[in-house]
Amino acid sequence: MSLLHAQNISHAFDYLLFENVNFTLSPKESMAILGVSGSGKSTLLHICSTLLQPNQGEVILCDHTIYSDSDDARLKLRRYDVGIIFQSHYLFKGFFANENVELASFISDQEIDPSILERLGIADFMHYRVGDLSGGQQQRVSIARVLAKKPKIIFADEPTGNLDDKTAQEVMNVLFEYIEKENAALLLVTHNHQLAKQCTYTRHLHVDGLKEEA
Ligand SMILES: Nc1ncnc2c1ncn2[C@@H]1O[C@H](COP(=O)(O)OP(=O)(O)OP(=O)(O)O)[C@@H](O)[C@H]1O
Repeated sequence: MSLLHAQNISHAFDYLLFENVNFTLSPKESMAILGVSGSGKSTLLHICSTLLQPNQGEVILCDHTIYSDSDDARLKLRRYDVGIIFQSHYLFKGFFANENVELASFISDQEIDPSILERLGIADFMHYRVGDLSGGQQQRVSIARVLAKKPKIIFADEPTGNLDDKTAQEVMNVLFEYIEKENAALLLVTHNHQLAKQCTYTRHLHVDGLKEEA
């Protein structure tokens, strides 16, 4: 059984970004997408995570053919099964860090494991207002918020971009352990080859599709 299947995806804005993108992710698997800036990595992540209909192709996510489904079905999938870690995290800045995480738990009726907050290095900051946290701390709160939903698949766009190497590795360990424990999958967009190599698959995005790293 696969959690994510991208079928012959093409997309263009003013020019063709990519075509012929095909891949499958099964439970406990992760894939890193590398590529030059502007090659369309974030766009592909948006397509795979229900946010953007591709010009061509289809995405099958948790057994749903998402762009043939209704808006409602897509919304439900996004709310319960999909976790998206954006480059700019959309936290509620006037709220406390713990309120941001609890809201996600409440909406999906799931509990976050407190040890995850320890591992992410934010347990001591959860009573801070988000606006009073550093960029890297905010990034880790946004990761905790995504994990609090217990998603079946995590889409992460440069989740460690603001972090030092040691913290970045620990954050990735938390994500890898999460997918192992919860039978989930991870699609990671990154410029960090060191972290990319730790994924089950490492691919480069080119205009004619995903290629194995040379
Ligand atoms: N909604 C949009 N409308 C028009 N053009 C867009 C839109 N979104 C992205 N683009 C363009 O598509 C191209 C690919 O953008 P994208 O963010 O997917 O690249 P990326 O590979 O993730 O880049 P980076 O590594 O710099 O984050 C860019 O030229 C961008 O300006």
